[in-house]
Amino acid sequence: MKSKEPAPVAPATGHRAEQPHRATAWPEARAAAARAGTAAGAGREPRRLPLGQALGHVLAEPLRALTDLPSFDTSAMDGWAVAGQGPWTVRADTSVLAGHAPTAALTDGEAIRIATGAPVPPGTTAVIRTEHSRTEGPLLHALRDVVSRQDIRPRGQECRSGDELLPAGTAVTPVVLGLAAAAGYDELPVPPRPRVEVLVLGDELLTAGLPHAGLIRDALGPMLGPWLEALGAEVLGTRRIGDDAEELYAAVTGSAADVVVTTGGTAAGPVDHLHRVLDKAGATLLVDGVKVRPGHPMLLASLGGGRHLVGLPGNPLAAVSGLLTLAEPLLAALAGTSPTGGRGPAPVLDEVHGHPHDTRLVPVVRRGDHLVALHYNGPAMLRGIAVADGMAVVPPGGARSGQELDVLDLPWPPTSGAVPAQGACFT
Ligand SMILES: Nc1nc2c(c(=O)[nH]1)N[C@H]1C(S)=C(S)[C@@H](COP(=O)(O)OP(=O)(O)OC[C@H]3O[C@@H](n4cnc5c(N)ncnc54)[C@H](O)[C@@H]3O)O[C@H]1N2
Ligand code: MOO
Repeated sequence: MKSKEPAPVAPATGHRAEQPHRATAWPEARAAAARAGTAAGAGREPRRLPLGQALGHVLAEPLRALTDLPSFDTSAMDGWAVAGQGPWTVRADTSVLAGHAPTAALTDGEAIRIATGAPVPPGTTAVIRTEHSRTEGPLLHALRDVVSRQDIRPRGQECRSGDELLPAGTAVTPVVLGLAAAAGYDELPVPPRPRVEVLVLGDELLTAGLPHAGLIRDALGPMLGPWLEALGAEVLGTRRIGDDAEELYAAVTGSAADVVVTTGGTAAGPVDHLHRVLDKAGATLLVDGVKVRPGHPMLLASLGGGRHLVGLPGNPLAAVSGLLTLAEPLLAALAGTSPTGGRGPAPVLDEVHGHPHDTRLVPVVRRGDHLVALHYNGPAMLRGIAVADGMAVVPPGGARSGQELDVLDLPWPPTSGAVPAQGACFT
Protein backbone atom coordinates (compact mmCIF):
# COMPACT_ATOMS: atom_id res chain seq x y z
CA MET A 1 0.00 0.00 0.00
CA LYS A 2 1.31 3.42 -0.80
CA SER A 3 1.71 5.54 2.27
CA LYS A 4 0.85 9.20 2.49
CA GLU A 5 3.87 11.35 3.24
CA PRO A 6 3.48 14.18 5.72
CA ALA A 7 4.09 17.71 4.52
CA PRO A 8 7.66 18.94 4.86
CA VAL A 9 8.18 21.23 7.82
CA ALA A 10 11.33 22.74 6.41
CA PRO A 11 12.23 23.76 2.88
CA ALA A 12 13.92 21.24 0.62
CA THR A 13 17.58 21.44 -0.26
CA GLY A 14 18.91 24.30 -2.28
CA HIS A 15 18.35 26.93 0.39
CA ARG A 16 21.56 26.40 2.28
CA ALA A 17 23.96 28.76 0.57
CA GLU A 18 21.51 31.49 -0.27
CA GLN A 19 19.17 31.57 2.76
CA PRO A 20 19.63 31.61 6.51
CA HIS A 21 19.05 28.15 7.93
CA ARG A 22 15.42 27.61 8.91
CA ALA A 23 15.58 25.06 11.65
CA THR A 24 12.50 23.41 13.13
CA ALA A 25 11.56 23.92 16.78
CA TRP A 26 12.46 20.84 18.83
CA PRO A 27 8.90 19.74 19.79
CA GLU A 28 7.76 20.15 16.19
CA ALA A 29 10.72 18.13 14.92
CA ARG A 30 9.77 15.23 17.19
CA ALA A 31 6.16 15.49 16.12
CA ALA A 32 7.17 15.54 12.45
CA ALA A 33 9.25 12.38 12.95
CA ALA A 34 6.33 10.65 14.66
CA ARG A 35 3.96 11.70 11.86
CA ALA A 36 6.37 10.39 9.24
CA GLY A 37 6.57 7.05 11.07
CA THR A 38 2.82 6.78 11.50
CA ALA A 39 2.21 7.48 7.82
CA ALA A 40 4.83 4.97 6.70
CA GLY A 41 3.73 2.40 9.28
CA ALA A 42 0.13 2.50 8.10
CA GLY A 43 1.11 0.67 4.92
CA ARG A 44 2.93 -2.18 6.63
CA GLU A 45 1.08 -5.44 7.12
CA PRO A 46 1.41 -7.02 10.58
CA ARG A 47 3.07 -10.41 10.77
CA ARG A 48 1.84 -13.26 12.92
CA LEU A 49 4.27 -14.69 15.44
CA PRO A 50 3.76 -17.88 17.45
CA LEU A 51 3.10 -17.01 21.09
CA GLY A 52 6.55 -18.26 22.06
CA GLN A 53 8.20 -15.64 19.82
CA ALA A 54 5.95 -12.65 20.49
CA LEU A 55 7.35 -11.57 23.84
CA GLY A 56 8.68 -8.00 23.75
CA HIS A 57 6.74 -7.02 20.63
CA VAL A 58 3.53 -4.97 20.68
CA LEU A 59 0.07 -5.93 19.50
CA ALA A 60 -0.55 -4.69 15.97
CA GLU A 61 -4.30 -5.16 16.43
CA PRO A 62 -6.60 -5.19 19.45
CA LEU A 63 -6.67 -8.56 21.20
CA ARG A 64 -10.27 -9.75 20.85
CA ALA A 65 -11.42 -12.84 22.68
CA LEU A 66 -11.83 -15.80 20.31
CA THR A 67 -14.04 -17.53 22.87
CA ASP A 68 -16.19 -16.86 25.91
CA LEU A 69 -14.15 -17.05 29.12
CA PRO A 70 -14.84 -19.32 30.82
CA SER A 71 -16.04 -21.11 27.74
CA PHE A 72 -18.55 -23.19 29.77
CA ASP A 73 -20.18 -22.98 33.21
CA THR A 74 -17.37 -24.17 35.46
CA SER A 75 -17.11 -25.39 39.00
CA ALA A 76 -14.97 -22.98 41.05
CA MET A 77 -14.38 -25.56 43.81
CA ASP A 78 -13.83 -29.26 44.49
CA GLY A 79 -17.08 -30.64 45.90
CA TRP A 80 -20.54 -31.46 44.66
CA ALA A 81 -22.75 -30.21 41.85
CA VAL A 82 -26.31 -30.28 43.14
CA ALA A 83 -29.75 -29.66 41.67
CA GLY A 84 -32.61 -28.19 43.74
CA GLN A 85 -32.99 -28.47 47.51
CA GLY A 86 -31.08 -30.95 49.71
CA PRO A 87 -30.51 -33.45 50.96
CA TRP A 88 -29.46 -34.81 47.58
CA THR A 89 -29.05 -38.34 46.29
CA VAL A 90 -25.49 -38.89 45.16
CA ARG A 91 -25.11 -40.24 41.65
CA ALA A 92 -23.10 -43.35 42.45
CA ASP A 93 -19.56 -44.15 41.29
CA THR A 94 -19.12 -41.17 39.07
CA SER A 95 -17.61 -37.70 39.18
CA VAL A 96 -16.96 -34.83 36.78
CA LEU A 97 -13.30 -33.93 36.38
CA ALA A 98 -11.63 -30.95 34.72
CA GLY A 99 -11.03 -31.75 31.07
CA HIS A 100 -13.93 -34.15 30.87
CA ALA A 101 -16.81 -33.59 28.50
CA PRO A 102 -20.01 -32.34 30.16
CA THR A 103 -21.87 -35.13 31.86
CA ALA A 104 -25.58 -35.97 31.73
CA ALA A 105 -27.97 -33.44 33.27
CA LEU A 106 -28.76 -33.54 37.00
CA THR A 107 -32.34 -34.02 37.97
CA ASP A 108 -33.92 -32.24 40.93
CA GLY A 109 -32.58 -33.62 44.22
CA GLU A 110 -29.49 -35.19 42.62
CA ALA A 111 -25.77 -34.54 43.37
CA ILE A 112 -22.55 -35.55 41.61
CA ARG A 113 -18.91 -35.21 42.65
CA ILE A 114 -17.17 -32.42 40.76
CA ALA A 115 -13.63 -31.03 40.53
CA THR A 116 -12.50 -27.41 40.22
CA GLY A 117 -12.50 -26.43 36.54
CA ALA A 118 -14.90 -29.17 35.44
CA PRO A 119 -17.98 -28.27 33.38
CA VAL A 120 -21.04 -28.27 35.64
CA PRO A 121 -23.71 -30.65 34.36
CA PRO A 122 -26.88 -29.10 32.94
CA GLY A 123 -29.48 -28.68 35.67
CA THR A 124 -26.90 -27.81 38.36
CA THR A 125 -28.18 -25.09 40.69
CA ALA A 126 -25.11 -24.78 42.97
CA VAL A 127 -21.72 -26.25 43.86
CA ILE A 128 -21.10 -27.22 47.47
CA ARG A 129 -17.49 -27.35 48.64
CA THR A 130 -16.32 -30.69 50.01
CA GLU A 131 -15.57 -29.11 53.38
CA HIS A 132 -19.11 -27.72 53.59
CA SER A 133 -20.77 -31.10 53.03
CA ARG A 134 -21.36 -34.43 54.71
CA THR A 135 -22.46 -37.74 53.16
CA GLU A 136 -24.58 -40.27 54.91
CA GLY A 137 -25.02 -43.40 52.87
CA PRO A 138 -26.31 -42.31 49.45
CA LEU A 139 -27.40 -38.88 50.77
CA LEU A 140 -25.48 -35.59 50.66
CA HIS A 141 -26.17 -32.93 53.28
CA ALA A 142 -25.04 -29.28 53.18
CA LEU A 143 -23.43 -27.96 56.36
CA ARG A 144 -24.22 -24.33 55.40
CA ASP A 145 -26.95 -22.49 53.61
CA VAL A 146 -26.74 -23.00 49.89
CA VAL A 147 -27.08 -19.93 47.71
CA SER A 148 -28.31 -20.41 44.16
CA ARG A 149 -25.39 -20.58 41.62
CA GLN A 150 -22.76 -20.48 44.38
CA ASP A 151 -19.25 -21.49 43.32
CA ILE A 152 -20.24 -21.72 39.68
CA ARG A 153 -18.23 -19.54 37.29
CA PRO A 154 -20.74 -18.76 34.59
CA ARG A 155 -19.74 -19.00 30.95
CA GLY A 156 -18.57 -15.56 29.72
CA GLN A 157 -17.94 -14.20 33.23
CA GLU A 158 -14.57 -12.72 32.19
CA CYS A 159 -15.40 -11.96 28.56
CA ARG A 160 -17.62 -12.84 25.63
CA SER A 161 -16.21 -13.96 22.31
CA GLY A 162 -15.33 -10.81 20.34
CA ASP A 163 -14.79 -8.60 23.41
CA GLU A 164 -11.70 -6.37 23.18
CA LEU A 165 -9.34 -7.55 25.90
CA LEU A 166 -6.39 -5.28 25.08
CA PRO A 167 -5.90 -2.37 22.68
CA ALA A 168 -3.47 -2.31 19.75
CA GLY A 169 -0.06 -1.08 20.86
CA THR A 170 -0.07 -3.06 24.11
CA ALA A 171 3.36 -4.47 24.95
CA VAL A 172 3.40 -8.26 24.86
CA THR A 173 4.41 -9.24 28.38
CA PRO A 174 4.37 -12.76 29.84
CA VAL A 175 0.85 -12.04 31.17
CA VAL A 176 -0.35 -10.96 27.74
CA LEU A 177 0.91 -14.30 26.37
CA GLY A 178 -1.12 -16.07 29.05
CA LEU A 179 -4.26 -14.06 28.38
CA ALA A 180 -3.90 -14.54 24.62
CA ALA A 181 -3.55 -18.30 25.07
CA ALA A 182 -6.58 -18.42 27.39
CA ALA A 183 -8.54 -16.44 24.82
CA GLY A 184 -7.74 -18.95 22.08
CA TYR A 185 -4.73 -17.49 20.27
CA ASP A 186 -1.87 -19.56 18.79
CA GLU A 187 -0.22 -16.55 17.16
CA LEU A 188 -0.22 -12.81 17.75
CA PRO A 189 -0.22 -10.05 15.13
CA VAL A 190 2.76 -7.74 15.63
CA PRO A 191 4.01 -4.88 13.45
CA PRO A 192 7.07 -5.81 11.40
CA ARG A 193 10.19 -4.44 13.02
CA PRO A 194 11.49 -1.41 11.10
CA ARG A 195 14.62 -2.39 9.19
CA VAL A 196 17.44 0.08 9.74
CA GLU A 197 20.85 0.46 8.14
CA VAL A 198 23.54 2.63 9.71
CA LEU A 199 25.99 4.46 7.46
CA VAL A 200 28.96 5.94 9.31
CA LEU A 201 30.60 8.75 7.35
CA GLY A 202 34.04 10.20 7.82
CA ASP A 203 37.55 9.46 6.54
CA GLU A 204 39.01 10.27 9.95
CA LEU A 205 37.52 7.24 11.69
CA LEU A 206 39.40 4.22 12.97
CA THR A 207 37.70 0.97 13.93
CA ALA A 208 40.51 -0.25 16.20
CA GLY A 209 43.51 0.94 18.15
CA LEU A 210 44.45 4.34 19.48
CA PRO A 211 43.84 7.73 17.85
CA HIS A 212 46.86 9.00 15.94
CA ALA A 213 47.81 11.51 13.26
CA GLY A 214 44.41 13.26 13.29
CA LEU A 215 42.50 9.98 13.13
CA ILE A 216 40.01 9.15 15.89
CA ARG A 217 38.03 6.10 16.90
CA ASP A 218 34.53 5.68 15.48
CA ALA A 219 32.39 6.01 18.60
CA LEU A 220 29.05 5.86 16.79
CA GLY A 221 29.34 2.61 14.84
CA PRO A 222 29.56 0.44 17.98
CA MET A 223 26.83 2.43 19.76
CA LEU A 224 24.06 2.99 17.25
CA GLY A 225 23.28 -0.56 16.15
CA PRO A 226 22.58 -1.86 19.67
CA TRP A 227 20.76 1.36 20.59
CA LEU A 228 18.51 1.09 17.54
CA GLU A 229 17.87 -2.58 18.37
CA ALA A 230 16.86 -1.48 21.87
CA LEU A 231 14.36 0.85 20.21
CA GLY A 232 12.78 -2.11 18.41
CA ALA A 233 14.56 -1.91 15.06
CA GLU A 234 16.03 -4.78 13.08
CA VAL A 235 19.49 -3.51 12.20
CA LEU A 236 20.53 -4.80 8.79
CA GLY A 237 24.09 -3.61 9.26
CA THR A 238 26.50 -0.79 10.02
CA ARG A 239 28.67 0.31 7.07
CA ARG A 240 31.57 2.71 7.09
CA ILE A 241 31.47 4.90 4.05
CA GLY A 242 34.19 7.51 4.42
CA ASP A 243 33.73 10.94 2.87
CA ASP A 244 32.83 9.70 -0.60
CA ALA A 245 29.70 11.28 -2.11
CA GLU A 246 29.33 8.64 -4.85
CA GLU A 247 29.58 5.80 -2.37
CA LEU A 248 27.10 7.55 -0.07
CA TYR A 249 24.63 8.05 -2.94
CA ALA A 250 24.86 4.38 -3.88
CA ALA A 251 24.46 3.29 -0.26
CA VAL A 252 21.43 5.52 0.38
CA THR A 253 19.60 4.74 -2.85
CA GLY A 254 20.48 1.03 -2.77
CA SER A 255 19.63 0.37 0.86
CA ALA A 256 16.94 -2.21 1.62
CA ALA A 257 16.20 -0.51 4.94
CA ASP A 258 13.00 1.28 5.93
CA VAL A 259 15.16 3.81 7.76
CA VAL A 260 18.71 4.74 6.82
CA VAL A 261 20.61 6.38 9.68
CA THR A 262 23.71 8.32 8.71
CA THR A 263 26.29 9.86 11.01
CA GLY A 264 28.33 12.95 10.16
CA GLY A 265 28.27 15.02 7.04
CA THR A 266 25.22 17.04 8.08
CA ALA A 267 26.99 20.41 8.34
CA ALA A 268 28.49 22.62 5.69
CA GLY A 269 32.08 21.40 5.68
CA PRO A 270 34.00 20.69 2.47
CA VAL A 271 33.26 16.93 2.67
CA ASP A 272 29.74 17.18 4.18
CA HIS A 273 27.96 15.60 1.22
CA LEU A 274 24.72 14.52 2.79
CA HIS A 275 22.49 17.37 1.60
CA ARG A 276 23.81 17.15 -1.95
CA VAL A 277 23.36 13.39 -1.98
CA LEU A 278 19.79 13.68 -0.71
CA ASP A 279 19.05 16.30 -3.33
CA LYS A 280 20.40 14.07 -6.09
CA ALA A 281 18.43 11.11 -4.71
CA GLY A 282 15.20 13.13 -4.99
CA ALA A 283 14.63 13.02 -1.24
CA THR A 284 12.28 15.43 0.52
CA LEU A 285 13.65 17.09 3.63
CA LEU A 286 10.97 16.88 6.32
CA VAL A 287 13.21 18.38 8.99
CA ASP A 288 16.38 20.24 8.04
CA GLY A 289 18.04 21.35 11.23
CA VAL A 290 16.43 21.51 14.66
CA LYS A 291 16.53 24.25 17.27
CA VAL A 292 18.26 22.02 19.78
CA ARG A 293 21.74 21.88 21.35
CA PRO A 294 23.66 19.76 20.82
CA GLY A 295 22.79 18.36 17.45
CA HIS A 296 21.18 21.24 15.57
CA PRO A 297 22.30 20.09 12.09
CA MET A 298 20.28 16.85 12.41
CA LEU A 299 17.82 16.12 9.61
CA LEU A 300 15.00 13.84 8.55
CA ALA A 301 14.28 13.11 4.90
CA SER A 302 11.71 11.07 3.07
CA LEU A 303 13.35 8.84 0.46
CA GLY A 304 9.99 7.90 -1.07
CA GLY A 305 8.10 4.63 -0.88
CA GLY A 306 7.69 4.98 2.90
CA ARG A 307 11.49 4.97 3.41
CA HIS A 308 13.25 7.61 5.49
CA LEU A 309 16.73 8.84 6.30
CA VAL A 310 17.75 10.26 9.65
CA GLY A 311 20.94 12.29 9.41
CA LEU A 312 22.71 12.40 12.77
CA PRO A 313 25.48 14.93 13.30
CA GLY A 314 28.96 13.53 13.68
CA ASN A 315 29.71 14.87 17.15
CA PRO A 316 28.84 11.89 19.37
CA LEU A 317 26.50 13.58 21.89
CA ALA A 318 24.95 15.55 19.03
CA ALA A 319 24.27 12.17 17.37
CA VAL A 320 22.56 10.95 20.58
CA SER A 321 20.48 14.12 20.54
CA GLY A 322 19.43 13.36 16.95
CA LEU A 323 18.69 9.76 17.82
CA LEU A 324 16.34 10.78 20.63
CA THR A 325 14.80 13.68 18.72
CA LEU A 326 14.18 12.11 15.31
CA ALA A 327 15.01 8.40 15.18
CA GLU A 328 13.20 7.33 18.34
CA PRO A 329 9.78 8.83 17.52
CA LEU A 330 10.09 7.73 13.87
CA LEU A 331 10.87 4.13 14.84
CA ALA A 332 8.29 4.03 17.62
CA ALA A 333 5.56 5.18 15.24
CA LEU A 334 6.73 2.71 12.57
CA ALA A 335 6.69 -0.11 15.12
CA GLY A 336 3.30 0.91 16.52
CA THR A 337 4.67 1.81 19.96
CA SER A 338 5.06 5.08 21.85
CA PRO A 339 8.45 6.69 22.29
CA THR A 340 10.02 5.78 25.62
CA GLY A 341 7.53 7.26 28.07
CA GLY A 342 10.02 6.75 30.81
CA ARG A 343 9.51 7.81 34.37
CA GLY A 344 8.03 11.21 33.60
CA PRO A 345 9.09 14.78 34.33
CA ALA A 346 10.89 15.72 37.52
CA PRO A 347 12.21 18.93 39.13
CA VAL A 348 15.82 19.75 38.45
CA LEU A 349 17.97 20.19 41.55
CA ASP A 350 20.07 23.15 40.45
CA GLU A 351 19.62 25.83 37.85
CA VAL A 352 20.53 24.63 34.34
CA HIS A 353 22.01 27.04 31.89
CA GLY A 354 20.00 27.17 28.65
CA HIS A 355 20.49 28.27 25.07
CA PRO A 356 18.87 31.67 24.41
CA HIS A 357 16.68 30.41 21.53
CA ASP A 358 17.05 26.64 21.28
CA THR A 359 16.07 23.67 23.44
CA ARG A 360 18.98 22.00 25.23
CA LEU A 361 19.20 18.28 25.90
CA VAL A 362 21.33 17.65 28.97
CA PRO A 363 22.37 14.25 30.37
CA VAL A 364 20.88 13.81 33.85
CA VAL A 365 20.62 11.28 36.63
CA ARG A 366 17.61 10.92 38.89
CA ARG A 367 18.53 11.37 42.55
CA GLY A 368 15.50 10.80 44.74
CA ASP A 369 12.75 12.96 43.27
CA HIS A 370 15.17 15.30 41.53
CA LEU A 371 17.17 15.50 38.35
CA VAL A 372 20.87 16.26 38.57
CA ALA A 373 22.55 17.57 35.43
CA LEU A 374 25.81 15.83 34.58
CA HIS A 375 29.09 17.36 33.53
CA TYR A 376 30.87 16.21 30.39
CA ASN A 377 27.87 17.20 28.32
CA GLY A 378 29.76 18.83 25.43
CA PRO A 379 28.65 17.87 21.90
CA ALA A 380 31.70 15.68 21.31
CA MET A 381 31.51 13.91 24.70
CA LEU A 382 29.91 10.62 25.69
CA ARG A 383 31.26 10.57 29.24
CA GLY A 384 28.17 12.23 30.76
CA ILE A 385 25.51 10.32 28.83
CA ALA A 386 27.30 7.03 29.59
CA VAL A 387 26.23 7.31 33.24
CA ALA A 388 22.95 9.15 32.64
CA ASP A 389 19.40 7.99 33.15
CA GLY A 390 18.27 10.19 30.29
CA MET A 391 18.44 13.58 28.64
CA ALA A 392 16.52 16.40 30.31
CA VAL A 393 14.72 18.77 27.97
CA VAL A 394 15.82 22.27 28.97
CA PRO A 395 13.63 24.95 27.35
CA PRO A 396 15.15 28.00 25.64
CA GLY A 397 16.45 30.37 28.32
CA GLY A 398 17.30 27.58 30.78
CA ALA A 399 15.67 26.11 33.87
CA ARG A 400 15.65 27.46 37.41
CA SER A 401 16.23 25.26 40.44
CA GLY A 402 13.13 23.16 41.15
CA GLN A 403 11.66 23.57 37.65
CA GLU A 404 10.01 20.43 36.27
CA LEU A 405 11.74 19.12 33.16
CA ASP A 406 10.72 16.39 30.75
CA VAL A 407 13.23 13.58 30.47
CA LEU A 408 13.98 11.42 27.45
CA ASP A 409 14.75 8.18 29.22
CA LEU A 410 17.18 5.72 27.71
CA PRO A 411 15.94 2.33 26.52
CA TRP A 412 17.78 0.31 29.17
CA PRO A 413 17.61 0.11 32.96
CA PRO A 414 18.55 3.31 34.81
CA THR A 415 22.17 3.63 35.83
CA SER A 416 21.73 6.22 38.59
CA GLY A 417 22.48 3.65 41.28
CA ALA A 418 25.99 3.34 39.88
CA VAL A 419 26.79 7.04 39.69
CA PRO A 420 27.32 8.17 43.29
CA ALA A 421 30.68 6.43 43.47
CA GLN A 422 31.95 8.67 40.69
CA GLY A 423 29.46 11.44 41.33
CA ALA A 424 32.00 13.98 42.45
CA CYS A 425 33.41 14.34 39.00
CA PHE A 426 30.19 13.92 37.05
CA THR A 427 27.70 16.18 38.73
N1 LIG B 1 30.39 26.25 9.85
C1 LIG B 1 29.74 25.41 10.65
N2 LIG B 1 30.40 24.37 11.12
C2 LIG B 1 29.75 23.52 11.93
C3 LIG B 1 28.43 23.74 12.29
C4 LIG B 1 27.76 24.85 11.77
O1 LIG B 1 26.58 25.10 12.05
N3 LIG B 1 28.45 25.65 10.94
N4 LIG B 1 27.81 22.89 13.16
C5 LIG B 1 28.70 22.19 14.06
C6 LIG B 1 27.95 21.21 14.75
S1 LIG B 1 26.91 21.78 15.93
C7 LIG B 1 28.11 19.90 14.54
S2 LIG B 1 27.31 18.76 15.51
C8 LIG B 1 28.94 19.39 13.50
C9 LIG B 1 28.11 18.48 12.62
O2 LIG B 1 28.98 17.99 11.75
P1 LIG B 1 28.68 16.85 10.73
O3 LIG B 1 27.39 16.20 11.01
O4 LIG B 1 28.88 17.39 9.39
O5 LIG B 1 29.78 15.83 11.17
P2 LIG B 1 31.31 15.79 10.82
O6 LIG B 1 31.77 17.12 10.35
O7 LIG B 1 31.51 14.65 9.96
O8 LIG B 1 31.90 15.52 12.25
C10 LIG B 1 31.80 16.40 13.30
C11 LIG B 1 32.73 15.94 14.41
O9 LIG B 1 32.33 14.68 14.86
C12 LIG B 1 33.37 13.73 14.72
N5 LIG B 1 32.80 12.46 14.31
C13 LIG B 1 32.14 12.22 13.17
N6 LIG B 1 31.76 10.93 13.14
C14 LIG B 1 32.19 10.38 14.26
C15 LIG B 1 32.12 9.06 14.78
N7 LIG B 1 31.50 8.08 14.10
N8 LIG B 1 32.70 8.81 15.98
C16 LIG B 1 33.34 9.80 16.65
N9 LIG B 1 33.41 11.07 16.21
C17 LIG B 1 32.88 11.35 15.02
C18 LIG B 1 34.23 14.30 13.63
O10 LIG B 1 35.54 13.81 13.67
C19 LIG B 1 34.14 15.77 13.94
O11 LIG B 1 35.00 16.09 15.01
O12 LIG B 1 29.42 20.41 12.67
C20 LIG B 1 29.88 21.56 13.37
N10 LIG B 1 30.43 22.43 12.42
O1 MOO C 1 25.47 19.33 17.29
MO1 MOO C 1 26.64 20.33 17.48
O2 MOO C 1 27.21 21.29 18.76
O3 MOO C 1 25.26 20.94 18.31
O4 MOO C 1 27.72 19.35 18.25
